[in-house]
Amino acid sequence: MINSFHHYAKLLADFANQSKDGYAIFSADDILICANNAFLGTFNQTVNNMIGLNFTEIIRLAFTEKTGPKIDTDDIEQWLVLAAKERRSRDFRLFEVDLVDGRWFLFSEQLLPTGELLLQTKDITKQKILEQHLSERTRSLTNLALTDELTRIANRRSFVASVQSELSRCERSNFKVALLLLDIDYFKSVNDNHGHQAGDAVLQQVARRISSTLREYDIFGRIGGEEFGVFLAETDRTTAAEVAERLRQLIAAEPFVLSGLALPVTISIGVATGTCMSFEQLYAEADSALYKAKHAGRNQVVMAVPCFAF
Ligand SMILES: Nc1nc2c(ncn2[C@@H]2O[C@H](COP(=O)(O)OP(=O)(O)OP(=O)(O)O)[C@@H](O)[C@H]2O)c(=O)[nH]1
Repeated sequence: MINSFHHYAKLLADFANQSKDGYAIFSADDILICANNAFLGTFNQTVNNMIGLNFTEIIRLAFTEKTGPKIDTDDIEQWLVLAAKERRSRDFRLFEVDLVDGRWFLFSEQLLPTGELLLQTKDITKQKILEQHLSERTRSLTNLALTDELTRIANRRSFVASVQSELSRCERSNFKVALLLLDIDYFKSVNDNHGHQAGDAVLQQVARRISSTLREYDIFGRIGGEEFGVFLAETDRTTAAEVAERLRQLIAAEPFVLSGLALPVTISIGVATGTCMSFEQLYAEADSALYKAKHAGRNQVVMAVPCFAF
């Protein structure tokens, strides 16, 4: 009986020491009483350094030697107070820990009725790297789906979605809003006279010039072809007219330089303003104002007749 107990105890100890998962037991007064190699390895420490230390001493050692868990703090004492509140706060806790050396571990902490704390750690570095790759990929795909490839500004889909979300915010608070539709004049002749590449370059430079002058919270996008949209939240009619005129002048003021060629470019702008309007309403009004600007000779701003006077 005694022989078989020793036999199984040795088997268990051998198993623990060969396991890639870490195992450790802290006493009721939080002293590390036993741990396998894998657990000690997460702290880059040996048995002699760790066994007999309490949790606080282990963390201070890791913090001073910059090994083991990454502890992002300037105030280790404050960190320890917060950690002590969490530790032993529940019968079972599961949490992820990243190490100074870049590895990631899943820690499980189980509080025994007798007060000891059983710790198990599992290396999840590979899963974490995969997770990070996937989320970077998702972010870049989302970005691609929302960005106009040529000008790197919001594409139509993303522009409309952002405007719609701002409109619902404005609707709740009854803000005044403005939609500006900007269209490059005689753009076809740029393509016809200087080639499609020159046309592309003009589109890029127009987008860059306008982006550089807008406020961070204005929404700017390429609606299609040579047409751009600017949405201004919390903006009254007078301000919208001023912004539109400033944008018109910004484009007309200086010719665009393309491989040594100075190309004068102008834009026409239709502006719709109002409160509590749908995107479709705003767009239809701005579009019809833009049409008037084109027919009145181009290179000008036309304000749509407001739906609601203010
Ligand atoms: N280079 C280039 N051209 C484009 C792109 N998208 C649309 N176009 C061109 O833009 C031109 C638009 O021409 P029109 O709709 O006739 O308008 P316009 O010549 O600007 O004349 P107005 O708007 O009436 O002043 C067409 O020749 C399209 O081929 C693009 O991504 N790159």
